Amino acid sequence: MQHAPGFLDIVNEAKTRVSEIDADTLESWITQNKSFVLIDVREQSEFADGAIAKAIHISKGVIERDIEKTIFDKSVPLVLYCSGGFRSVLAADNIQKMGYSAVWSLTGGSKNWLTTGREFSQK
Ligand SMILES: O=S(=O)([O-])[S-]
Repeated sequence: MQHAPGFLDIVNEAKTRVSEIDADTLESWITQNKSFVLIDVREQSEFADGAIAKAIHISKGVIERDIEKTIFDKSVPLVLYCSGGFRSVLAADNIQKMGYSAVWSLTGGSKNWLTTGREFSQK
């Protein structure tokens, strides 16, 4: 989907503050059992159709409201993903402003995860 220019403007502005992680690196973190929390920020209906294994779901719409009830330690590494890697950048930017200090957004999101030969687990 081609995103609207105003949306892309705020995503690109947020990207100046947000670190991104590529699918190869995320896969190696999963394989190595690295300690981090993977958060799917898509809508509940998208998550229900399948998600990256071990991901928890906190949608972008409620992440600022709910994350402190789920992730108490703000130094825990967090990897956020959405469908295309845009919404997750905005969510990552906001939770960094709340004090989370080790946050990444998955480049290209779940679409890139799938098109590069990786799979979802069913939720
Ligand atoms: O397309 S998107 O899920 O990155 S907003």
